[in-house]
Amino acid sequence: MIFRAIGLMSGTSMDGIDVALIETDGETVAAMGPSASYAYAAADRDLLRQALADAAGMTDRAVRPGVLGEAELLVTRRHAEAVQRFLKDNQLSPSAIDVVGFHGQTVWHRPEQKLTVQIGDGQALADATGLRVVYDLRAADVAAGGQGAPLVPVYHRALARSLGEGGSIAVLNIGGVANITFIDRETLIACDTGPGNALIDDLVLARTGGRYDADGALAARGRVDETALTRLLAHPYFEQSPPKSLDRNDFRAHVAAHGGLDAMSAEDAAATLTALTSATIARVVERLPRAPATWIVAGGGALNPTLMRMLSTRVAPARVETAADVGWSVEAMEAQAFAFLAVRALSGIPLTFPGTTGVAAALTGGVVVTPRAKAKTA
Ligand SMILES: Nc1ncnc2c1ncn2[C@@H]1O[C@H](COP(=O)(O)OP(=O)(O)OP(=O)(O)O)[C@@H](O)[C@H]1O
Ligand SMILES: CC(=O)N[C@H]1[C@@H]2OC[C@@H](O2)[C@@H](O)[C@@H]1O[C@H](C)C(=O)O
Repeated sequence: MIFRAIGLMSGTSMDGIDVALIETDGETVAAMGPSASYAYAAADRDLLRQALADAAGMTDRAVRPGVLGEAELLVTRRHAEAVQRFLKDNQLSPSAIDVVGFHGQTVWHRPEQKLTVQIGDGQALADATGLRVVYDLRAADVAAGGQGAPLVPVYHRALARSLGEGGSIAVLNIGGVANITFIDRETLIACDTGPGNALIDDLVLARTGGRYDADGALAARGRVDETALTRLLAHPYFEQSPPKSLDRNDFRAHVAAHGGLDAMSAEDAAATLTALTSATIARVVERLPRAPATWIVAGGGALNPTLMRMLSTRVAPARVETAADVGWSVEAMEAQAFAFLAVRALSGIPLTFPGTTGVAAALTGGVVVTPRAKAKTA
């Protein structure tokens, strides 16, 4: 059965909420519908940043320390608004939608402690939108000993099948954190590779007050500090084989201690961090059965030409394309993936696999909720 599913993603960049509609049976993608991105206001982003800080050290996923309770209300409200705007902008009636996949906002990720925390109230979103919602898609995997991330590989595989190409491909998402899916016929291997844009974003915010290195212009003017890069690459994470996953802020202390960025110009620091992202992505190739022949890149990092140039150099002679080059979406891919995952969850088919999260056996996940009837007012 084909479902019309909306996926919602608020990623580690905390720039906004991505919304996408797809038609799918959870195995193949019958159609890609419209997509949109609704930016958070500056005050929203500040609250989310504070929520990540207050979540650090959490041991119980049900507790809401510091501003987390307030941030959860905000996340839920902004997602409800995003769905309502998306339906209106695309002249869709709620009755045309079968399910919503709601990722929420990750505030703390410690899979080795069987802990991953996404804030966002799925039942409240269902009530506010009148739509069936699937949420908390990482928890079952982590409870079963998996990494709980990345979750998008099963969607990448569905897309890759539609390309009908032979040969191995890597689908790369460069968001705040970067993650890779290696696909070669039935082989599916995935992991977070290391930093994506988050360290660059944090640097740009601290040095210029900007949100990101637009078009990689700052990094393009700088020089990579190879000595600093070598020190940064010595982090043990980059030696580990997949599966493995990261919290947004996992390298913050490492960079502060070993990056020497404070002594560099903003340009050189941006160039060095951009090189770190590309080098850590390329290094994963050593941990794969073979080097991917083609790389297909999605996420905001695909819009950074300096990063894409550095990556192409490091993985040469492989072909590096953007998701848009092959008819997919650079910006909506993750939101589409959560629509796809929601449909799979409804059918009880696996979201995660030993090769993607390290879970012992393929596993489904997610919590399904339907809107509660509104209380009658007299
Ligand atoms: N034109 C651009 N030039 C350079 N960088 C860009 C551009 N557009 C977006 N980015 C980068 O992409 C980031 C947003 O990427 P994206 O939306 O894929 O992240 P996310 O989904 O929040 O993260 P994650 O995948 O880790 O959850 C921005 O914070 C910025 O660093
Ligand atoms: C814990 C968590 O939210 N992880 C995110 C994050 O952002 C990118 C990378 O790290 C990836 O592992 C994951 O998101 C994508 C959507 C995923 O699960 O596939």
